[in-house]
Order: sequence, then structure tokens, then C-alpha cells
Amino acid sequence: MTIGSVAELLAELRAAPGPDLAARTAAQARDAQLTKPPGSLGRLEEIALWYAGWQGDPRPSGLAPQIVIFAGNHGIAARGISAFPAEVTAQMVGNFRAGGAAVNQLARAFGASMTVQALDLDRPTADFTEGPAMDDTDLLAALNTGWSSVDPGAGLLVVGEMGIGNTTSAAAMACALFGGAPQDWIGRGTGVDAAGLQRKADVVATGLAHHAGALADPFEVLRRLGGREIAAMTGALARARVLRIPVLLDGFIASAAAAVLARAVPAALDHCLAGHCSAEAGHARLLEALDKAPILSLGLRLGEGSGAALAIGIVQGALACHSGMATFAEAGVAGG
Ligand SMILES: Cc1cc2ncn([C@H]3O[C@H](COP(=O)(O)O)[C@@H](O)[C@H]3O)c2cc1C
Ligand SMILES: O=C(O)c1cccnc1
Repeated sequence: MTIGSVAELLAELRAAPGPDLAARTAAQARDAQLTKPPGSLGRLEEIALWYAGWQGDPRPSGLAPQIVIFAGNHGIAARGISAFPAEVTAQMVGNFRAGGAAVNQLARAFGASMTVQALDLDRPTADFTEGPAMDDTDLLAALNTGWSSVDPGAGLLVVGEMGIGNTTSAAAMACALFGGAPQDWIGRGTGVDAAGLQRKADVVATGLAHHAGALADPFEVLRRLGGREIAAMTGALARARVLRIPVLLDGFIASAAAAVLARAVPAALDHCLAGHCSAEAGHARLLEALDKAPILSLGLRLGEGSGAALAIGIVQGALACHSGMATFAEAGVAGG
């Protein structure tokens, strides 16, 4: 299944059902009977209720997590804004397929399925300091790659990315969507030095100036400043919302992809929790703008969906307790 236009995607999003409140309420009632002091499992309790609501099951058993990694190349990579050359995008796609990347190990550790979608790697997006990164056709194709990649049977979705230069693209998007100065949103990415950081700020400032007046629509921000792998993540997150599949958001770039939806439709990210807070400088600010408190904060700054993949383990822990624990009555333990 695909969508025919951005307008159609927006209509689907606006019509998307919210969580199953009866299932959530039943889960809450169960939580209150479990053999623990009320509230003693902290955020695990909230995570279990979130999951129960979005999956429509007050006592969920398995998680069936799906990880999809999208890869794209960026015209701005030629501007010295990454510590690594653009060829690394395609080389890392090979590494994902061979099972050698960090996210492969985390997917295996937590029993997640993982697929990789490379989007036109031989055809980088246009340099956004000179024109829109994508035309309408490219944007729609990338949104559809994401939209159609979501397994309707998945119980949890993580989207990740690979695209040399994409922390600069995400910074430009965040700046356009939420305001502030380029310096507020840029970071070291793969590890650029001070001069590289300055080049990133300059590229973001030049891009915003070039597209000034055309950035009020969040999907125009995505088309003009984003990239194919970012748009694919946006499409996948929207489809998950329509299918009521809960999502763990990864780092700075995945959050920028999500931010497009949040700016377009207020409840669009209700199915998402922030899996982690990246060490990329703008991520904490972006999560604040999205009103999402990260589950983990471990200093990761990798992308690939890795931080969210790690948070799958926390959701598994939350559900194991919620669905597996005995109630006070079952265990013959005196209530408080
Ligand atoms: C070997 C390698 C593996 C990666 N895995 C994710 N990224 C991450 O780094 C890139 C963003 O940083 P920048 O904007 O500085 O290019 C993205 O591809 C991202 O996923 C990697 C980068 C490298 C070099
Ligand atoms: O937070 C991220 O997603 C990130 C940070 C640095 C490099 N690549 C990705």
C-alpha cells in the first residue's frame, strides 16, 4: 500500500485512531494489583500502559519489534560537513546487510527483525544551499518507501538511518521547524573539528536564507532541507501511527524526521516514546520541543536506530513485569 500525495498522508494521519483507552484502563487496573508498592517500578509502569493502549491489549505477551534502517546520500556532503566521506553511506549499507554494524548486534540481542532500505544512493539529494534537496516526486517516493516498509504485524517499530552529512540536514530542519540559531542545532556528528562545526553552521544559515519564505509547511521543510532517508523515516512513523504500532524514536536525525509530523498534525507522535537522548548537541533541545522525555541517556551519538534499539530492552522489561508478575491475591501477599 502506498500514498498518492502528501495531502493523502496528512488525511490518513488526521483520521488515525488513538490508543485503545479500555485496554489502557484495564492495564492500569492490573498494575494496581501487582505485588509491588504502587509506583515502585517507576517509568516501567508508564511504558507498560503506553504499550497496552497502543497495542489494544491489557496484558501484552511478546513484543515482535521491527527495525528498519533507511540510507540516503546528501548533496551537502560535498561541503566538508562530515568527518567521513559520502562513500561510507553505501559501505555501511553493505555492513548492515552483512550483520556487522552496531545496530545488527542490538537487533539480535533484543530479538528484533531488521531490514535495510537504500534510497537511490547513486543519486544524492541536491545541495540545499542552492535549491530544494528533493523535488515532489523524490519526496513522495521516499515517503512511500517508509510508509510501505512497516510490517502491519509488528508490535513495536524503530526506524534508523545512515546518510553521511545528515546531522547537518537534521539541524537545518530543526532550525526551520522550531526557530533559534543554527548554532543551537548543530553538533559534532561523526566528529568534526571546530572548523567543521563552523562550516555546518554556515551551511545551515545559507540553506535557511535560500529557502526563506518557503518553510512554513513542515513537509516543505522536509523536501527542501531533508533527505531521502529522513523522508522515509517520516513516512514509516506516519504509517505506524495509522496502524497503531508503538514506536521508539532514535537520535537527532530520527527525531527531526518525527518533528515534521508533529508540526503538521498535533497528535501525530502520540504513539512514540523517545528511546534515548543522543550526545549530538541539538537532540536534547529537539526532544524538549517535541515534549518527549528520553528513556535512556547513555552518551550514544551513532544513529542507525541504535539508541532506540537499546531501549527495546527496557520495553521488554516493562512488559515482562506487567504481564508476568503475580497479583497480591494470586501470591497471597498482604496489600498495603
Ligand atoms: C562508520 C560510520 C557508521 C555510522 N553509523 C551511523 N552513522 C551516523 O553518522 C552520520 C551522520 O553524521 P555526519 O552528519 O557527521 O555525517 C549518519 O550516517 C549517521 O547515521 C555512522 C557514521 C559512520 C562514519
Ligand atoms: O543522534 C543521532 O542520530 C546521530 C548523532 C551523530 C551521528 N549520527 C547520528
